Amino acid sequence: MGQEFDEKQNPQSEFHTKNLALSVVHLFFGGTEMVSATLRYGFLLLMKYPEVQEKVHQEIDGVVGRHRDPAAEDRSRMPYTHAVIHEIQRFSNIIPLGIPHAVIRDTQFRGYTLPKGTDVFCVLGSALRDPRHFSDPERFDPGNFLDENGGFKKNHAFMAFSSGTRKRVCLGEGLARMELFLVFTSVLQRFTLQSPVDPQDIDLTPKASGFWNIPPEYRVCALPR
Ligand code: HEM
Repeated sequence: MGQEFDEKQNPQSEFHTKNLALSVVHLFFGGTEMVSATLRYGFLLLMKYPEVQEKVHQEIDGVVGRHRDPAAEDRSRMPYTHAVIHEIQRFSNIIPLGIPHAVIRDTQFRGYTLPKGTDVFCVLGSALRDPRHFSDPERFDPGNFLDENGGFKKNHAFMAFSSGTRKRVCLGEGLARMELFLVFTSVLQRFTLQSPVDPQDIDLTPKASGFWNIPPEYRVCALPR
């Protein structure tokens, strides 16, 4: 381990072994499980709402076609698919409590004093289901991210990657967004996803819910298009 990671050399430094190890864990965990859980929830939602899947199919056919792979540049021309992916992330609420942070100085917040070092959780799930920003938050509705002309509409309460600038959002946000777009469009370009059970009977309740929401296990029929 390089000298710069040896906290004994400089007790003020953040470049120590524990931080290095946790950063590597976060990179592997974020880079695999978070995207995978979102995809698993997404496929389940698309089976439960076949009319949404059908519109994504139409957009893929119109913009990408069937004879080449989807590419990153396609995303800006696919507002409906972009909105569906946002709605999948909003609805599935993969990391409801965010990750813990701590205040670095005594902090006043809404009349409370948070002493230096207090753990703080940004409850992302409450923003994602905030009725002031999403008209019917318990309903899966890609319209939450579409304007009246069918264009993509940002919503500031969308905080699946947390909020804030620079350090306090997901480090892998750009990568994760592109992975989600490319995987969803590549799969749906080739397949129609159908559930062996009636869509109305698909239960979206997480298999486990705590620090993160784990989607339920399910079976899928991938029918070539
Ligand atoms: C859908 C996929 C993902 C979601 C929903 C997600 C969400 C989050 C959230 C909410 C945070 C906490 C931000 C904060 O409060 O500071 C975070 C942090 C982080 N994410 Fe992601 N993430 C995803 C994918 C990824 C990917 C693909 C990578 C990297 C390859 C990644 C790497 C990280 C790292 C390194 C952190 C910082 C952890 C720390 O502060 O030590 N994430 N992510």
